[in-house]
Amino acid sequence: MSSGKLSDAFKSHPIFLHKQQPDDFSSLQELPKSYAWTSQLNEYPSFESLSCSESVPVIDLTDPNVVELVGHACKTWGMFQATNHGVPQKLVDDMESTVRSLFSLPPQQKLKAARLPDGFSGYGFHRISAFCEKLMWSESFTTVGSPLEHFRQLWPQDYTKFCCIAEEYEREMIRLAAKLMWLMLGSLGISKEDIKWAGPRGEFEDASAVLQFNSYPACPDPDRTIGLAQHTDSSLISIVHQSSNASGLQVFRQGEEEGRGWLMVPPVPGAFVINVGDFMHMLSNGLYQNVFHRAVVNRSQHRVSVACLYGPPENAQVSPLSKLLGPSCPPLYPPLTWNEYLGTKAKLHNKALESLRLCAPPN
Ligand SMILES: C=C1C[C@]23C[C@@]1(O)CC[C@H]2[C@@]12CCC[C@@](C)(C(=O)O1)[C@H]2[C@@H]3C(=O)O
Ligand SMILES: O=C(O)CCC(=O)C(=O)O
Ligand SMILES: [Fe+2]
Repeated sequence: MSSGKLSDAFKSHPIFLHKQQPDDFSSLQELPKSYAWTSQLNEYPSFESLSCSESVPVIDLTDPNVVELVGHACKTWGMFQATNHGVPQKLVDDMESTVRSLFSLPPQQKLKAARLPDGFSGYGFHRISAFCEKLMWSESFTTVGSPLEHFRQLWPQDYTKFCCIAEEYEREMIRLAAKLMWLMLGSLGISKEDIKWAGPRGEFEDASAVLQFNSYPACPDPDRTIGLAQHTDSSLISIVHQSSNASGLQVFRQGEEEGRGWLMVPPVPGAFVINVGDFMHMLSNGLYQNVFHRAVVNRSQHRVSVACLYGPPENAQVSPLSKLLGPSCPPLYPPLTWNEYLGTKAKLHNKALESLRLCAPPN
């Protein structure tokens, strides 16, 4: 029950949409009814910006106070933008070009790497689509481990070049994720001995990483549809590169009545957006906020993003850290593997965490 390969996570949770594959967006001059959302979109207002203190923190990872800054951002926002992270800009640019070239392939070519209804990797709609009233104006490609097989189907001639870029990018993401993990955990007073599944050197050697490419084509009627519906990530943390040509990522700000709503997270050149995922929320026993976010689309720009969802090792049972527990802080969640959680998420989507909670979080 607890073990299993990540790539088999959805074997018993296939999704069947009324349309299995995205349209050829470039041929659509008007928004088809199937993409026109009626409720949910405008439940809360959208803000382009609020005051300066009310924007997602941008943190320089070489700042002497980085541990405190990261801890504060994870507690208050569940998100921050990281600069000076050490990932070469050329690699990020090459990754973005690869993603653009993938989504610019003819529809028939992309379908050669289609994700199966019970599959993990490949091209298609986002898994979250199964819970949405309408289709989303986007397409996605997911890969866990080497993308070689799928890339060979997509680009029979030059798949090796693209494969090298994706593999190198994933290695860099894994390196950065381990560093971010220790900044976040360090801020809670957690050290290497406190987490068995961090591995013998405490470098999270066996952690899992999923690469998710997202494409949001220009849309003839952007206000009536959504690129990616509101969700939290199932990961420990996610590292997101968003293309600089258009804003689109929005974070949900709780705030007071009038300040509550969707706030744009503008692309900052050279920065990655870091999301606290559901697993980090569980691990920190609720101290860190898993963040609600979504992506909107626009009329003229094709926006892309690359997310690395970083999670615990495949067979690790993750529980709230014992150092953070006490008589007034009982564990909020039971031990769980990433696979088990993805199964729960596949059934309950945004209600998955709540369904697992053992007791109410303290105020
Ligand atoms: C491991 C995974 C988490 C994820 C579903 C997936 O199999 C691959 C990508 C992830 C993603 C990214 C976009 C939003 C989301 C809800 C989705 O549909 O696919 C998340 C899923 C998640 O974090 O639960
Ligand atoms: O496109 C974006 O900016 C958001 C992507 C995202 O939330 C995800 O891949 O989980
Ligand atoms: Fe996300």
